[in-house]
Amino acid sequence: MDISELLDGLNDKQREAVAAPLGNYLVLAGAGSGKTRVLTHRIAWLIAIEGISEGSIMAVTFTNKAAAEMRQRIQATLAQHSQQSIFGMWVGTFHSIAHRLLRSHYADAGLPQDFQILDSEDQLRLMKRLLKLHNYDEKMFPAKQACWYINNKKDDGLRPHMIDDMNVRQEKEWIRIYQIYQDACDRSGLVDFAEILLRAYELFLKKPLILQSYQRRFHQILVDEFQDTNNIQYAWIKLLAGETGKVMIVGDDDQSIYGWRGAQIENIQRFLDDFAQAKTIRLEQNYRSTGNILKSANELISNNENRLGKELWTADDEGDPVGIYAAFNELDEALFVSSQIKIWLEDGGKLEDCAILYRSNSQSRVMEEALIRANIPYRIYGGMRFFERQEIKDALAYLRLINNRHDDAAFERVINTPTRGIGERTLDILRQLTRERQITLWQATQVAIQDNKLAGRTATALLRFVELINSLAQETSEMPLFAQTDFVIKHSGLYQMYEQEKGEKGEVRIENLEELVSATREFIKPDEAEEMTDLTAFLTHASLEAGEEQASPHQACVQMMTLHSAKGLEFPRVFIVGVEEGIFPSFLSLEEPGRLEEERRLAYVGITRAKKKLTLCYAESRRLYGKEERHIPSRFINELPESCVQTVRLRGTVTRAYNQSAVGTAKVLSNNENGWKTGQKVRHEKFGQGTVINVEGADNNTRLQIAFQGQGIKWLIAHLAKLEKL
Ligand SMILES: Nc1ncnc2c1ncn2[C@@H]1O[C@H](COP(=O)(O)OP(=O)(O)OP(=O)(O)O)[C@@H](O)[C@H]1O
Ligand SMILES: [Mg+2]
Repeated sequence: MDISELLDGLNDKQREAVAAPLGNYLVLAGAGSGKTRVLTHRIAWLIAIEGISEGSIMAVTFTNKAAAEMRQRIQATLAQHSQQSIFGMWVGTFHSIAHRLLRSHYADAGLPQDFQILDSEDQLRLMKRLLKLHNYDEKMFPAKQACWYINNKKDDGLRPHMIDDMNVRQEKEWIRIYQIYQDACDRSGLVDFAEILLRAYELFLKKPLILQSYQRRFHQILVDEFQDTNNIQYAWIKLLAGETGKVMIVGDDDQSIYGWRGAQIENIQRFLDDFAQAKTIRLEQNYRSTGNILKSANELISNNENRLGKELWTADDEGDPVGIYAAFNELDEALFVSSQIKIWLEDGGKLEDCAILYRSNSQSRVMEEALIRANIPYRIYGGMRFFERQEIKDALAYLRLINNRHDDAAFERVINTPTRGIGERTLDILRQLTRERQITLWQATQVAIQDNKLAGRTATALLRFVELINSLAQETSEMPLFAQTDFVIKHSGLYQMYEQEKGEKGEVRIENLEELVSATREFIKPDEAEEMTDLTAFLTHASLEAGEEQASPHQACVQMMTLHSAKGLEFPRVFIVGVEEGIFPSFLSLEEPGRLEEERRLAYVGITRAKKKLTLCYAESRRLYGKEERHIPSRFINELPESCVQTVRLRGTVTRAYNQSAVGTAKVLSNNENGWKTGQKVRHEKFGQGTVINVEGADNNTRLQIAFQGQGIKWLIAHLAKLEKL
């Protein structure tokens, strides 16, 4: 393959990184400077030019989706010239790679072959049960906090016996809870997210031969979004690299947004200290955003003190100013965004190029409703993900139980769904047995029946349940996955149960269950899952990838997601909503030092997702969690350079001067031609006759304040309000 073709479309600095001699490198650069592109080209370079076998390369990405994209791009780059396959390369998230290792070496990792992944909701459920069983007071030891404690310790590589209790009673209890929880997981062959990483780390520590074989194999390791690695991930990479492995990490300290989950920006510095002759390469040109967007991002982040320091520039035009929309309330905000999306479409833009970002998932609902009303299809990344919906989790629990009878979390979920007259009391008896005899709920059921521990009717109900699961397993054992799923949904009683649920909700649930069957039909087993049964592979897929991609991924639609899940992505048209003090930055972050800077980095991530046009919105009054509150605009809005923004104000007579770029002026003028002036008399469909008393904004952002006869004074968006000039 021709060297120049691999380096085409790269600037000098990027080329330096892509074509660097084998070694340890840190590519440190701001958003949109081509870090991910460099990583992709580097891998192609290693294979095509350095002649390194693709099986020796491991690339760690931040999401499974990013992994799939990277694999595809490398394949495309290489395929232009050779038929080289990249089948043997490992590309994935830390979790998926660690999980793959555990599947291959389950016995050495001390796990049963059919171990299952416990997602955060299952974890919480299990924790609640255990705390109750061991008579812990929920107030003193909330289940959520217990999960948080344990996950944190695991992220730091700590097992119960390694934690210093500092002779503090409370700490001793947390350690004991950790132990109880771990025992329960081990008994049932359950592995939570943090455990996946810790086990994989311990596997390497405890089995030097296994470690050596992987060290020999993966001597080229590449990590994207390195600023968000936590302690255990760092330690794992270091262990795997050993003395001879070569590691290239790319990252941006200004985009570290997972400190609250244990990520350590310090890992960047640690890398430079720990890895021999590690060299830093900086990229400075941004290829993603317009001048106004980039300048806004640069200016905002300069308010942070703890930075490694980088400046980005772009050869792109200034572009449109960054829009700031001041909404009356959250409904107005949502309406504004949906109307702007319509305008974008009218101007020839694509739906899938629009993204709506928010600080927390709970903010999505109002937005969703506005989009539905406006007939704009949308998809939510994260949030209420397909695989997290109640009916889907129920169906998956049946499948899990069929796959592994000792999956206590699944057992608990479906034992009385649909109702079988098996109540809390019966369950308590079973739970008691699990504790006394160190067995699983499934085993406890057999014991309870055999030992006549239950009333006749309950025993019969339990026996029926056991028979149901066994027969579902037996009858579907030869079926392809989709038929098996369909059969289980229909014959477990789930389908009938949700059919009886009245109204739209029930309908949606049925649709979702049907969508699950389509999901299994479309499911292609990834190569790393070769050894697994289709069912195990699918269940793993469901727990690992929950929500990264929702159902019907082919339909063009607006993307909605939290700012956190937007990391690494880019969209031509971006809206960030709820940019208000208390929401973004969040209240919590105002109390803890350091957290505010992390919020600002999150704002930096959000702003730098936009390629062409960005709008930030805030609402003066917002109903959230059932409470109506008055809000002031976020400090982050005030930190943007005035010359780059254009505000559509809520009240007052002052309108900020528009950006005087050629585009901006032209638009203002053309708007003035069919102009709105105060004093203009109008008629509105609903409010009747009125007089314009205030005009704000320009172009499609024009808002009119109108005094309607007998209807009061209202603000309307000029081009949407269907006003007739009189
Ligand atoms: N040399 C280049 N010429 C043209 N376009 C480029 C170049 N380098 C990168 N790009 C484009 O710029 C955009 C940003 O690149 P990329 O996503 O790799 O940046 P990044 O540094 O990884 O960003 P982030 O920090 O947000 O993850 C992409 O659309 C990419 O294709
Ligand atoms: Mg990137």
